[in-house]
Amino acid sequence: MKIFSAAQIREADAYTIRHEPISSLQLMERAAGACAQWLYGHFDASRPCYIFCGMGNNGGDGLVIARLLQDKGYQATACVLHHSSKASADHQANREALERQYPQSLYDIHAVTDFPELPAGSIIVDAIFGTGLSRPIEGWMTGIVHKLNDLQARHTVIAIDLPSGLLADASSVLMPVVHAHHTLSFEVYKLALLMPENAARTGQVYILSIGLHPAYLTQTPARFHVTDAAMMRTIYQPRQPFAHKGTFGHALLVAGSYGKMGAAVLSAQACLHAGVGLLTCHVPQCGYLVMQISAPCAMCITDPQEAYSAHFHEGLSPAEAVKYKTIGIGPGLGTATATAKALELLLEQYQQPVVIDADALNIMAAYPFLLSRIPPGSLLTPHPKEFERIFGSTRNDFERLERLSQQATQLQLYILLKGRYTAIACPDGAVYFNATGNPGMATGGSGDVLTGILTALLAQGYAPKAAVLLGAYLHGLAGDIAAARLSQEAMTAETIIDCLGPAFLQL
Ligand SMILES: NC(=O)C1=CN([C@@H]2O[C@H](COP(=O)(O)OP(=O)(O)OC[C@H]3O[C@@H](n4cnc5c(N)ncnc54)[C@H](OP(=O)(O)O)[C@@H]3O)[C@@H](O)[C@H]2O)[C@@H](O)CC1
Ligand SMILES: Nc1ncnc2c1ncn2[C@@H]1O[C@H](COP(=O)(O)OP(=O)(O)O)[C@@H](O)[C@H]1O
Ligand SMILES: [K+]
Repeated sequence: MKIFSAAQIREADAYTIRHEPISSLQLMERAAGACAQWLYGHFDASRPCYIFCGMGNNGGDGLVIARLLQDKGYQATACVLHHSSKASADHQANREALERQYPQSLYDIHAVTDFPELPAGSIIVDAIFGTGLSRPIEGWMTGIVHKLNDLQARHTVIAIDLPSGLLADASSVLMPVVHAHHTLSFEVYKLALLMPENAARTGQVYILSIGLHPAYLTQTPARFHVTDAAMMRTIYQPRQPFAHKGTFGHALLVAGSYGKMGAAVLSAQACLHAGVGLLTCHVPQCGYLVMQISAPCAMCITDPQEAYSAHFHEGLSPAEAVKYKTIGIGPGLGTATATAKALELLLEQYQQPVVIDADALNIMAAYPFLLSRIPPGSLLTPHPKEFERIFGSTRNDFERLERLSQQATQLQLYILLKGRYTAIACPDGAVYFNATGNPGMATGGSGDVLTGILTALLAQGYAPKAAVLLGAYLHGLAGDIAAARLSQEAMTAETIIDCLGPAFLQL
């Protein structure tokens, strides 16, 4: 699914109105209808509904929602906030429609002192500002936002299209923004809905289709995307009947150190469960038995060092390096100086795309000159702290996203910034957000599992872009299946590996 800017969404609305064709009032009726359907499905008519409406078309949606709720027997009040002396034409038309049918449902607000008393358990619908917000909320409207946010603990708040005050395409940190429990957004994600800095404002996000014209959606280019099941079905390659283990590549995994052999085991098991043909793990002496017992399907090479690895480059003379289709390096590796030196030498000897994670990333942060030595097309998987260590801090998530994308382009790498919506920046400037996954994955070792999956997919011959999009999706999907089976609390990184099978079966 593409992510559109506020300007593109306005164009999509206008295109739909021209080409379907449909009047803008009918399109508003359809958008509000989708929200009303959602509300009927989630709350019964016993709870009073207060719909706070701005003077633009977001407010217009709110006025229609109030009428549709009344039609179904809900007690709905449209509280119109007169922040501007001029209402949009569709707002005005829907105000008149509500006034005609349910005159007692209109309540006008001209100042904070007009704010109504809300009975306990009310539903608050925030239809004040949507994608038309052009500047931060100021003046007495700030007081309204604060009032709504004070009520958030006792009432359910549902934002229409965007929580009011949130800019669709830029950072709104430090700006007054409504805090919603749920956001019902139209047709496509907006960038702001995917940013961690807005998590407390958007709550759970639902994308409701309002039938915007498919020609606009498919033909309009977008830099930002959210990956989905349909995209994965085009990437996934089923196995051919005559395939053998050589078809699926031999991967080398360089991972583990004293006290962190679990990271190596998790990566190895994930790699094996994600379809690698053959796997060799390079581990320090202390990890030999651990690895052979915990991952018997993998082969094991031991480093001369006891507690950490520092000689993994040695088996990689040009003749030997070609046997490995890819290398996954970093989980639990440690950051000893000798390990960093071996990483430098490995990057001199190995020219194909690799997966770089965890301590290999921390080594990059300590020796930034190594970044330019990473083979083009490689996959880097930092979590936000690792990203900051390598690429520096930023003032907000939008600035960080730009930095991420710019670095992926400059270094010609795929960089995955892990999180609720892992952002995958590509060398061509495109960014894909992964929507699978859940907070149950916020547990030690989840990232090691991702490294194993990505290594397996590269080894099987998936192109780096296909591997990174499919790998992130499968990882999150396996996490979702694990949470459904065991709960977010009880699942562990090991259960994510156990659920890779069902995840592949769902593709
Ligand atoms: N046919 C369609 O197009 C469809 C549109 N749809 C819906 O329309 C929404 C977009 O509507 P929109 O473009 O009217 O903008 P909206 O978000 O209501 O805000 C504009 C109003 O806010 C004002 N304003 C802005 N910033 C402000 C500030 N900081 N502080 C104070 N005022 C501020 C601005 O006033 P002005 O800037 O002129 O002073 C104007 O009055 C979209 O999110 C979706 O919900 C759906 O029904 C589907 C069909
Ligand atoms: N709230 C969440 N929603 C979705 N995915 C999450 C969430 N929290 C963590 N994850 C995923 O879990 C993984 C955690 O990786 P990482 O922080 O490197 O863990 P570790 O270092 O313990 O292996 C990432 O892929 C991340 O996207
Ligand atoms: K809103």
